[in-house]
Amino acid sequence: MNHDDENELFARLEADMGAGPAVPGGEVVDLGKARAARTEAAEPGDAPTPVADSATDKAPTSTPGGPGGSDSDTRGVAKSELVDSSVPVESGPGLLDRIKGAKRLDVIPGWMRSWPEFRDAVTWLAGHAGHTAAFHAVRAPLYAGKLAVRTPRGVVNVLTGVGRWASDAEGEPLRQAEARRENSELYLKLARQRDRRVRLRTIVTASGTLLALGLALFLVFGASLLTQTIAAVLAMLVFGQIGAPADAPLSSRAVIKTEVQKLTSDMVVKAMASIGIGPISSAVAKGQEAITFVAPITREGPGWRADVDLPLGVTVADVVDRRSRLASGLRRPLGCVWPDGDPSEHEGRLILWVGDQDLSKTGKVKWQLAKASQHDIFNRNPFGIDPRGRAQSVPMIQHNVLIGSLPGQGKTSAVRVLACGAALDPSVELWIHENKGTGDLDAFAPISHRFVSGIDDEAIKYSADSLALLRKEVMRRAGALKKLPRDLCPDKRITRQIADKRSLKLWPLVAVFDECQNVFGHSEYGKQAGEDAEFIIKLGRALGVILILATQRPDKDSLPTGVSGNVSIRFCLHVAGQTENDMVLGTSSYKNGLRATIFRPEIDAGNGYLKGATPTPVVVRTAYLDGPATERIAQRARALRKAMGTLSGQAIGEEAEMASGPSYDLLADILAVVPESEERVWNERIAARLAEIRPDVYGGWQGENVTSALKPHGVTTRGVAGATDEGSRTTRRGIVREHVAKAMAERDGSTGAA
Ligand SMILES: Nc1ncnc2c1ncn2[C@@H]1O[C@H](COP(=O)(O)OP(=O)(O)OP(=O)(O)O)[C@@H](O)[C@H]1O
Repeated sequence: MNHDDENELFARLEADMGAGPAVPGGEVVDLGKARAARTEAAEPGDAPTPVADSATDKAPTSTPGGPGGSDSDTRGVAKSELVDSSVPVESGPGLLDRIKGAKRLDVIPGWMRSWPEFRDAVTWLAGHAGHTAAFHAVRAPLYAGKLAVRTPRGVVNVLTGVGRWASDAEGEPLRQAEARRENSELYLKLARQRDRRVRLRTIVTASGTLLALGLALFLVFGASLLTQTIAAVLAMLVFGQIGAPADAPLSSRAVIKTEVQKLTSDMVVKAMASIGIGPISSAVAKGQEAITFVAPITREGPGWRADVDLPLGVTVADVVDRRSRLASGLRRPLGCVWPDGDPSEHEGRLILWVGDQDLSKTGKVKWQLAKASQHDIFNRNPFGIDPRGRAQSVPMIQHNVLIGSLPGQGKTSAVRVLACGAALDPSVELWIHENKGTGDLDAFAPISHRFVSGIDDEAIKYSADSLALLRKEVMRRAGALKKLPRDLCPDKRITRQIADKRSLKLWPLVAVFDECQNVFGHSEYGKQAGEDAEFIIKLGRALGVILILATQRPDKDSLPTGVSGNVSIRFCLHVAGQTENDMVLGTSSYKNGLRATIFRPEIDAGNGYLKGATPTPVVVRTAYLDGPATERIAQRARALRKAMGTLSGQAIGEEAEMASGPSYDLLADILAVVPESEERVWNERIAARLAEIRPDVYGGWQGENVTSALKPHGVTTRGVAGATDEGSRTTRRGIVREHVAKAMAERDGSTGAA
C-alpha cells in the first residue's frame, strides 16, 4: 500500500466513524438542504469552495451558482459536493471490501506448485551439479600437478609472511615517515611499540617453529604411511593455494554464466521514455513521474518482471506495438522483451517481463507426453511453454483449433503435438488430412480411421468428403445424444463416461485438416467443404467432434469467415499483416495488441500467440516433435488401440465408405450366433447373443433393432413359435436362419462379380 492509499484509507475511516449514518449514493438528495448549504458557503466574503478533481489534477475551481442561481445550478452544486467532495464520502468500496479485494500473493511460487516446472528445475539443478562435478573430476590430475608446482612458492610465501609479521614489517613505512619528519616524540613511541611487538611475536614464532619442527619430525619418522600421505596432500593443498599467482586460479569454470543485467526501475523508465509514447516522454522530460511501479521488480522464472501502471489513456497495446523500440531501449534482444497486459487489472496495467535469453534460443521444447504411455483427451493437452518458461496446454474436448502462419513457421509441428495428444487416448477416432502432400503426418496413417496425404484433386475430394461425412456424423450424434437418459447426460454433451460406452458410438473424434486452404480454396469442392466445416464447428463441439485446421493462407477465400469466426482456440505464428492476424486470432486482435507480426520469420518458428486456451492470450513456444518422435508415439498409440479394439477404418484396411463407426457384418454375425440346428429364432434372442459377441456394436439392441437392421438386406421377420426361458410356449417376432444365409450368399456373390 502506498502513502496515498494509506491517507485515503485513514480519511475514509475517519469519515466512516465521524459522519454518522451514511447517505447511500442512491438516496434522494434534499435539494432544500443542499441549497441552504450552498448559500451559506457562498456568503459574500467567503472564499470560493475548491472542487478538487483528483483524477485529472485540475486546478481548483469555484463552486458554480450563488444566491438566485437556477435549479440546474443547484443540482450542479449538490452533485459536485457528492461526487467531487474533498472529504471522502460513501463512493467506492469500503475498507473491508478493499481489504477483501486485495490481491494475495502466492505462498508457494508457481513453479513449485506445477509438477512439470518443479521437475524441470530440479532436473536442471542436478544436471548442473553433475556437470560441474564431472568437469572438475576430469581435470583433477591437472589440478594436482599445478598444486605440486606451486607448493614451494607457497612455503616461501608463508615463511616470508611470518618473518614480516615477527619483525613488525608493516609498521616500518610509518616509522620511516616520522623519522623523515623529525617528529622524534611520535617516532620514539612507534619504536617502543615495535620493540614490544617484536619481543612478543618472536616468542610466538619461536614456539610455533618448534611445534612445526616437532610435527615434521614426527611425520617423517614416526607416522604411518597413510598419515604421511594425508599430511602431504593437505600441505600441498594449503601451500599450493597460497603459492598460486593472483591471475592464475587453480581451476577454470565448469560453466560460464551469461551475465544478465538486473532490471531496474531506472532502466524501465528510460526505455519506456524512448519508445515514442507522448505522455511518457513528456513526463520524463519534465522530470515528472511517467509510470508507476505497482510492485517491486522481481525475478520470475528465467527473467525479471516489472508491474507498471501506464499514464492515463495509454494502453498495453500501445507498448506492445512498440516492442522492438522497447527492446532497444532496454538494450536487450527482441526475443527477451515481453510486454503483456494484466487481465485482472485495468487496460493500463503492464506486466513487463524481460527474459535472460531470447525465447527463440530456448532450443526445442520437450513435449511433456513424449514418453507417456497414455493420455486422456478429456484432460488438457500439453502444448509448449510461454516466454516465462511456464508450461502451457490446450483443452481439446468442447473445442476446435485454428492454426495459421506463413509457410515454415511451425504449423505442422503444432498440429503434430495436438494430434499426438489425441492419438495417445485410444478411445479417440482420428481422421487425418494433410493436403500439402509432403507426408508430414504420415506417422498417423496406421492409427487413423480416415487418412489422406496429397494435393491432387483426388486427395482434396477425399478431405471434402470427410467434412461431408463429419457433418452427417454430427447430425447422427446430435440425435443419439438427445435420446440419452438425463442422468447419463445431464448437460447434453459428451463426457468421459458417455465416450466409454462404445455401443453409443459417441467417442471423441478428432479431425485434422493441415493446409486446409487447399480444400476451402478448391474451385469444385471448396464451397461445400467450407459450409460443412462451419456446420461442424458450430455444432460438433458438444458432440465430441473436434476440428483442427491449419492454414498458411488465412484470407477470406481460403478460410471461410464462418469457420474463422466460430473457432474457439486460435494459434497464430508469424504472419505478414493485420488482416491475416485477425483472420486467425479473431477480429480486433491486432488493434488490441495481439500481433503475431512481431514474430520474426524463421528465427521465431514455433512461437505464436495462443488465444482461447487460457484465460488471456499468451505467447507460446510449442513443443517440438520431429518425425521419429512422432512415429514412436504413433506406434504406442496403435498398440493401445489394438489392445482396446478401437482400430478402425483405413487403419485396418477398410474401404473409405465405412467411415463412421467401427465396421461389422450383421449377416455374418447373425449366422455366427444362430447355429444351423436352430432353424427359426426370436429377434430378441439374436439381439442378446449379438450384444455378447460385439458389445461395442450391438450393446443395448432389442429385437426391433434386429428387425430394422435386417430390412435393407431383404430379410423380413415373421412370427416364430418358441418357448420362453420359463418354458411357456408363445409366438414372437423372429427370423428364419436360412433367409439370412441366402441374403449373405447373394450379397457376397454380387460383390465378387463386381
Ligand atoms: N516448436 C518448434 N521449436 C523449434 N523449431 C521449430 C518449432 N516448430 C517449427 N520449428 C522449425 O520450423 C521448421 C518448419 O516447421 P513446420 O514444418 O511445422 O512449419 P509449417 O508452418 O508447417 O510449414 P509449411 O507451411 O511449409 O508446411 C521446422 O522444420 C523446425 O525447424
